[in-house]
Amino acid sequence: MIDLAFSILAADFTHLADEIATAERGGGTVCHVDVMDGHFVPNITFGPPVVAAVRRCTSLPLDVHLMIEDPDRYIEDFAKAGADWLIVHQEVCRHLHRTLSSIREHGMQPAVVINPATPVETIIEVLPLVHHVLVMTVNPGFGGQSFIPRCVNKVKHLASLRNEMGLNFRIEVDGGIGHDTVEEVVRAGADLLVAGSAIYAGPGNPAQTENNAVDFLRRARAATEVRA
Ligand SMILES: O=C(CO)[C@H](O)[C@H](O)COP(=O)(O)O
Ligand SMILES: [Co+2]
Repeated sequence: MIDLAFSILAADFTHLADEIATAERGGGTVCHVDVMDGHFVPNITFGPPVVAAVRRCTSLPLDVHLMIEDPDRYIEDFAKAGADWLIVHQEVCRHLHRTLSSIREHGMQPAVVINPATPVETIIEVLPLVHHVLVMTVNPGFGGQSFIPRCVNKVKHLASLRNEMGLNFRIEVDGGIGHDTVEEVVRAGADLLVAGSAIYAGPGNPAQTENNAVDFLRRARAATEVRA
């Protein structure tokens, strides 16, 4: 099962509800929301009120990627806003097991994300707790960056650990995933694919956005047939 998690970071915010509906019509199955605080990452985006607004626009799972310091302070707010899946960065969690458990206690599915410089070994102990692991394939903070090819090794490593440990967490990739990189990450074992700039065609071009999503999913699904 392959999911396209369209990242609204690349959407036209003046028509956010329409932009979500367009990606959904193109086959998008998950709505990815990038929360940035200007501390952990250099950029600032949205917080719980925007997540709550997005919640009213779609019934798809909301995959909320927290790029913030001290995520424990905001777990309850994102639960109330309607997040389904809450992703925290390994790099900011001093007590990762506790944070992931708290997310589950608040009724959401917990997920953990690692930056390009963070090894898989740092999250092995929490793999039994998570709904998915997000492997960043760019340094977090901005959309439209170039894919870092070396990160694919971590997707392969996680896929083999999942097998060895008898677990069923999903493997997500985020950053620079587009027509030229999607096949490689799917063959490596990724099944939850975040894409922003590869999907959103810019203001006033919903037909192209919808086509981008259709084409992206066609490539991704074809690649599952030749998985490594
Ligand atoms: O987490 C993110 C950035 O930190 C975004 O989800 C990601 O960059 C998506 O954008 P694009 O597909 O354009 O790379
Ligand atoms: Co993201």
